[in-house]
Amino acid sequence: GYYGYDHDDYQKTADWLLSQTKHRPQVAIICGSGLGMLADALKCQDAFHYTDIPGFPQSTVQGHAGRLVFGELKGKTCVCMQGRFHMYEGHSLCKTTFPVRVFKLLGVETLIVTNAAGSLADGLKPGDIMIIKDHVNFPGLGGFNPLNGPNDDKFGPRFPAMSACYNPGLRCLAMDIAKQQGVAELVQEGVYAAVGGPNFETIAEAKLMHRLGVDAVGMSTAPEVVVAVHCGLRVFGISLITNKAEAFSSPPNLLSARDTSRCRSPGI
Ligand SMILES: O=P(O)(O)O[C@@H]1C[C@H](O)[C@@H](CO)O1
Ligand code: HPA
Repeated sequence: GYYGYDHDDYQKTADWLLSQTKHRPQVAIICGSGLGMLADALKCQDAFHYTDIPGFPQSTVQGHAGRLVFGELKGKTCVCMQGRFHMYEGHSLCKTTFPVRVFKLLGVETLIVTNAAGSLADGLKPGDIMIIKDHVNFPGLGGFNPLNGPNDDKFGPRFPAMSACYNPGLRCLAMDIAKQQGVAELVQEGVYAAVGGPNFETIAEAKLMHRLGVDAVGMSTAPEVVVAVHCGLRVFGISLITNKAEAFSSPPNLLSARDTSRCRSPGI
């Protein structure tokens, strides 16, 4: 059998939220690991713990507060997820992406996704910001897709195009703002790959992804973006580069530069 949600499930959660807050957000922001403090900057906040929201999935990851925060950011009404849901927590993909359809029903038009990611590109260092220009959804390519099951035509078509997931206008605007703020050297565009996790990549997997044109790798985001694009949301995405992906691949790579000369990884 198919254990997904139907339209009513999303609608009930959206209606409950609309009854609890006067905010009517145009923008939703999913805060990745360590980025939840953005929600604290919202003015005139209404905040809800996921445990108190009817029908909402529950967060199990450290560093994710598990709150939905409504408020004003620079004059725009926003809703922020402080903590997202990952496949490796044991959630089905329709559960990890449940909030995206709720946002659509709240009247949201633009979804901003953020995440922590490991760099596979020479020019991307820890601390840099990567504007996501496209993604590779490895679980999706293998058949783990949040759109599996009966299609809900009220949200979008059975076979949605994914050729322009990340809005070009918003990507340009973000680069212009980075220049204006004098941080352009920390910001560049790249391709994000989602893997299922929770283990980090092997060296061979990291090399494979690098050769396939992936710039940064993480364990989230792509399923949310698939669901958002399916239901017609405008998407902007950024990855905060937290590490070089290979650094997590094998113990020898974790040694200091002084030590690595005596333990080159054998033949990979
Ligand atoms: O929610 P995000 O994607 O920021 O969570 C982080 C990054 C990886 O998905 C995972 C392991 O670091 O946690
Ligand atoms: N690999 C996969 N996911 C990640 C990484 C990584 O190196 N860093 C943060 N999330």
